[in-house]
Amino acid sequence: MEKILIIDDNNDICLLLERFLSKQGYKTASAQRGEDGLILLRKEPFELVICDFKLPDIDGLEMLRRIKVLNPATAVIIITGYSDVRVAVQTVKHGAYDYVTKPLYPDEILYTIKGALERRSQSLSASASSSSATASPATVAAKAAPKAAPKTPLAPNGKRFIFGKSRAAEQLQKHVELIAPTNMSVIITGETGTGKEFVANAIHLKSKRGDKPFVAIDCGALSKELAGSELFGHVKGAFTGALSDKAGSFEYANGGTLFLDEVGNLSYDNQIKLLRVLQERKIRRIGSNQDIAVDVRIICATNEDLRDAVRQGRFREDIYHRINEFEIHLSPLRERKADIMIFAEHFLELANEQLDKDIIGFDDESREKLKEYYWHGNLRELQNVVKRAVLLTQGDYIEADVLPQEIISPQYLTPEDTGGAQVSYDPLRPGVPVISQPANNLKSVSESAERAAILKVLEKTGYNKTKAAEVLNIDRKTLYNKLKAYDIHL
Ligand SMILES: Nc1ncnc2c1ncn2[C@@H]1O[C@H](COP(=O)(O)OP(=O)(O)OP(=O)(O)O)[C@@H](O)[C@H]1O
Repeated sequence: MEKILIIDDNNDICLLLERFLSKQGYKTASAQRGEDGLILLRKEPFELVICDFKLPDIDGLEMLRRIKVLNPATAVIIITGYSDVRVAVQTVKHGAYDYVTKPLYPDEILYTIKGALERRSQSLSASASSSSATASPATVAAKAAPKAAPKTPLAPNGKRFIFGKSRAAEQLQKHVELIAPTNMSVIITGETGTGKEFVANAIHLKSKRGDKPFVAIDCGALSKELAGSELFGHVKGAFTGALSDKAGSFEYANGGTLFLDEVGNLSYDNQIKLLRVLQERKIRRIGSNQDIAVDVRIICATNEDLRDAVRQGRFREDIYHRINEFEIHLSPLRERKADIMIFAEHFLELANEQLDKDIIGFDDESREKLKEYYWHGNLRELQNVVKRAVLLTQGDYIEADVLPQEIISPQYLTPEDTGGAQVSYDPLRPGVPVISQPANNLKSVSESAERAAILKVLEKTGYNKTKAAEVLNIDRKTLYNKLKAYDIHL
C-alpha cells in the first residue's frame, strides 16, 4: 500500500485529506509543521508528500529541497493559494511533480496523486533498467526528438505546438521558420510560462538536427558544482562522490541541440567553460585533460534581461554576444489577447483526452473572463486553469463559476473608487489592488517608486531574492524588510 504524508498547518485540510485518501486505499500520515513532517520522513519512507507551500516554519521551496535530500524518489505535490501560483511554479522547476491550488477538490487531488505515483514508478523502473555506469540525471531531462518528419513543428514528446493568430504569433512563426534551418545560436526571452522551451524544441525539430537529441538543462535548478558536471561530465574521482565516469549534456546532445534554460544563473566558472565550447567546439570532462569534440547547437532562454546582468558584471559579455546571434522575445499572454482562446481551446482538447471527458467548449461569460485576466503565469497558468475547469465541469460547456475566484472577480478599482488615490496592480497578485496616495505626498511618491522598482527587479530575476538584492544594491535583509513593508508576498 502506497504511503502519503500530508504536511499542512491547517488541521482541517490534514484531516480531510487523510480521511479521503485512506478511503482511496492509501496509507496516510500528517504533520502541521515542516520540521515535524521531516521527522516522520526520516523515520520511514513515503512514496508521496503533499506539502503546503506556506508552512509556519519552513517555506515550500526549502521543504522540497529537504524532502528530496532525504529521499530523491519521493514524489512531492505542493498545495498553494492561487495568488502564490507563480512561486509554486518554481517548485515544479525544482523537482515537485505538480502543484494544486486551494480550494482543494478531491477529484483534482486524486488525479494529481495518481499521476505523481505513476511518474515515480516509471522513473524508478527506468533507472533500474538503465546501466548505472553511464546513467546521468541529464538523460532524464533529455528529450530525444521523435524520428518523425522534422519539417512538422512538433512540441516535446509529440505534443502539438500552437502558434496562435496575434501579430506577435505571426512574427514568432516567421522567426522560427527563418532561424530553424541555420546553425545560429538563439536566445529566447520572455516571462515564465510563455513557451520558451516549447519554441526551442520547435526550432530544433524544424532544423536539420531534428532527428538528433534535444537536451534541456535548467541552469537555475542546479547548484554550481552540479551544473559543471551535468553540462560537461566528469571522470571517476574528479571530486568526492564522482564514483564513475559520466558524460555531460554536451556529449548527450552531440549532433543535436542543447537548451540552456535560465542561462543567466550559470556560475562564472561554468560561463568560462561554456565560452570555450562556443569558441572551440570542444569540451573537457571535469577532472580530465582530454578534449572531446562536440557538434551542438545552443539555444538559451532567460526571463531576466541579460544585458543588465552583463552591465552588472554577473554575466560575461563575450558569451552574451555568442549566444545572442538571434533573439526571439515571447510576449506575455495578456499582450496577445487574440491568442488566449486559441490556446484555451487547445488546452481543453488536451484536458478532455487526459481526463477522459467530453467538454465541448466555453460559455460566453467564461470566455470573457479568460480574455480579461492578467495571466501572470502565461500559457502554463492558462493550461492549469483549463484543466481544473474541465475536471469540475459537469455539463457540456465550461462556465465562469468553475474558474478560480481571482479570474472571476479580480477586484480592479479605479481612482474614483479610492478618492483620487492611485491604484496599481501587483503582477504577483493581479486581482489585489495596491492603493497609493495622490502624487502630492512626496513620501508616498518615493515609496511607490521604490515598490515598483523592487517588483520589476524581482520579475527580471525570476523572483530570486538574492539576485534581486544584488541588482538593487541592497543586502538581503533590507530587501526582506522592504518586501514586508510593501506587502509583497513571494
Ligand atoms: N506553442 C505552444 N503550443 C502548445 N502549448 C504550449 C506552447 N507553448 C507553451 N505551451 C504550454 O505551456 C507550458 C509552458 O511552456 P514552457 O515550459 O515552454 O514555458 P517556459 O517559458 O519555458 O517557462 P519557464 O520560463 O517557467 O521555464 C508547456 O508545458 C506547454 O504545455
